[in-house]
Amino acid sequence: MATTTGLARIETQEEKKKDENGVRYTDITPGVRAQTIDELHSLQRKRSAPTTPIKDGAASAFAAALTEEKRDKQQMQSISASLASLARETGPKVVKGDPARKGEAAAQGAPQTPHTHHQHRYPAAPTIAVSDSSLKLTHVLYNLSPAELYEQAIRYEKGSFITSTGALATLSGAKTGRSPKDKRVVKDEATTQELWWGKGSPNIEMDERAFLINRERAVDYLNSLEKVFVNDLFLNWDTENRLKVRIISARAYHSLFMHNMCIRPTYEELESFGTPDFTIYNAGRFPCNRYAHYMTSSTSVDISLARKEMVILGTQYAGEMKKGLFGVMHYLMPKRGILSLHSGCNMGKDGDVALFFGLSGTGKTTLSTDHNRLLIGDDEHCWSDSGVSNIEGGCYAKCIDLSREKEPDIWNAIKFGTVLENVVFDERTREVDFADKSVTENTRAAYPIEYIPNAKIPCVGPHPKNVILLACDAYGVLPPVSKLNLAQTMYHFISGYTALVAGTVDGIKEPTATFSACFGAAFIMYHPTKYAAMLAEKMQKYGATGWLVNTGWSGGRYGVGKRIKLPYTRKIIDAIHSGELLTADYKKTEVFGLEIPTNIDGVPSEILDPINTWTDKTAYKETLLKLAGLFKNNFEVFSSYKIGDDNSLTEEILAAGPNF
Ligand SMILES: Nc1ncnc2c1ncn2[C@@H]1O[C@H](COP(=O)(O)OP(=O)(O)O)[C@@H](O)[C@H]1O
Ligand SMILES: C=C(OP(=O)(O)O)C(=O)O
Ligand SMILES: [Ca+2]
Ligand SMILES: [Mn+2]
Repeated sequence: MATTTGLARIETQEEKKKDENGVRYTDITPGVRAQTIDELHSLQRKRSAPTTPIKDGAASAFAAALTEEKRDKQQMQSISASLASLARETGPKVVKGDPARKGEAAAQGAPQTPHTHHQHRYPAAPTIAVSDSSLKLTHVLYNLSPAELYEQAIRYEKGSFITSTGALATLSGAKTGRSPKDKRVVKDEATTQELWWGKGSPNIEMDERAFLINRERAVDYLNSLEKVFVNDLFLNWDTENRLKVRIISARAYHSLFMHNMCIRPTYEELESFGTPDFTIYNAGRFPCNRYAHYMTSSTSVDISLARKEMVILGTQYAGEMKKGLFGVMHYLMPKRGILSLHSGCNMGKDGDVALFFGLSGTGKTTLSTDHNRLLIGDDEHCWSDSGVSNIEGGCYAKCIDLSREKEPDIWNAIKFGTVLENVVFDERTREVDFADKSVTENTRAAYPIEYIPNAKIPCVGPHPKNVILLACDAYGVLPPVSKLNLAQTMYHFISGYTALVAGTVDGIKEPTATFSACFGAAFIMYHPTKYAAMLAEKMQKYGATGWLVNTGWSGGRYGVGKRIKLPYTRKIIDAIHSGELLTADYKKTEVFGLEIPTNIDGVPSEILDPINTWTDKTAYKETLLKLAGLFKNNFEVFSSYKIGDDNSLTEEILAAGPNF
């Protein structure tokens, strides 16, 4: 072992200096201006300067501080009102800032004092305390930055780690996918008339009282905590149809997730945010009471359109929040003649816009993230008279088997600020193993859309030219690509066929054929024919072409064949974008009557007709007929509905299904 005792100390020229008393000093750097370690720590953090000037045109720092204090006070009053117990009719006492930073105020120097968070307390409650909860303070961590949220998560939430590329690895707990069987909507006089209820509908009913019971449960839980996270954010890049949303949650993970997934307001926009249009109470760590009326498990995700509120109990899967708000948009937008779309969206350099509809796992995120095109969004959009707009400000990519080669843009987006859910990593190097399904198959990355280098900001575009319907066909009988006429597009849009891939929805372990109207039955609020009629009208008006792309199996059904290679699907999509497929030669398939191209650049021609890829031709025919039968059965419920004002379209759509 090396020893230092015998070595002579080497002095630098600097060190040889002596002070006036002849005492030689060796500490050559000047000291810090702090008397205590707390003071030293307070020097480290500078007050963050707003990126936009404070409105009142306040000249002096003092005046600006007063304005900010006023604004802080308004924000805290508004949050206290959000968190008010309806039974007790009082808001909790809230205070801005981290409870762990108590006492720091004293340590901070004079200039900081007027701004110190702990200076302001906003008791919205009356002077007489009526419950123990009104005696305590709830700290509000309001719109924290990603760095602050990292610190909160790592310090207080088990399972939070920084990965080797800087992402925040988190665990969503027992639920690693959505719980559609626990999604409830308040059925009152208005919604009884307006919404889609009953067989096939995603809206499971609850009454107002049941909602209020769950709301109270969530609010009491949140108020019992020492601190809650609050985010005020926007939805929809179409600023005329923007929604102001407030998310109140118990976890830094949820706060960072929504910060990434929604549109982040500027400092100035936040200042004039005012009252939110919609509020989420995420008490997902806390269960609902299954003895309560309407409750069937310990999970409930509840929406009250009248109250403009969503309550989450018993699931910490963050996707519930973004998809819950998507449901709200599916209610609000069609009222304004705007079609909400469960689709990805991108745009070519010449302004050609494509929509990618599809259920979970069919490729919306993967295929809309295309290095040669501008990304408008990966999952939720609106189509209005002025074009398309993304509802969100971030993407939510699946990362199972993610590869740098196949999906470089998503790979590179997994960096500081990105939330990585339920992934497995090396305990020492913190390198993520994207192939590992130990926690779940539904591993996810949530990142701000600007992490994709060619994101189109603002995320809006002109009217779509191509409407691509993605189906991941586990039966392996749908062609890799077919060109659809309008009636076929509507038929397949209403059918919403895919094989549900394991993981995203709780409890599904292997691919199963599923039909989900409008490729998003879990999120629609009105009857599917309402959205279908709007889509038909818009496609006709703006001359968009429909396509059906099978991103699923080829050469046999699941278990026998293989999933179509992603590079081939990308070539197919390229040919749609470029217009090559509009002028290609086509032939018509049996049973489904689909127009399939005979040749595409970069794709082996034999795979374009699925029959060629099956060795067992009898099995192919049987499987084809089986799937056609499933389509027919599924469509029966829609045959009694009129689609749009035009009866002939309804007839055409009915005739556009499989014929056998
Ligand atoms: N041919 C293919 N086309 C599209 N995706 C494919 C294909 N083959 C495999 N995949 C994988 O399937 C998944 C598609 O998921 P994703 O794009 O997140 O779907 P969505 O956004 O519609 O839920 C990704 O993990 C992707 O790598
Ligand atoms: C977040 C989800 O969306 P998708 O799988 O379509 O990306 C989900 O369905 O839970
Ligand atoms: Ca019950
Ligand atoms: Mn997606």
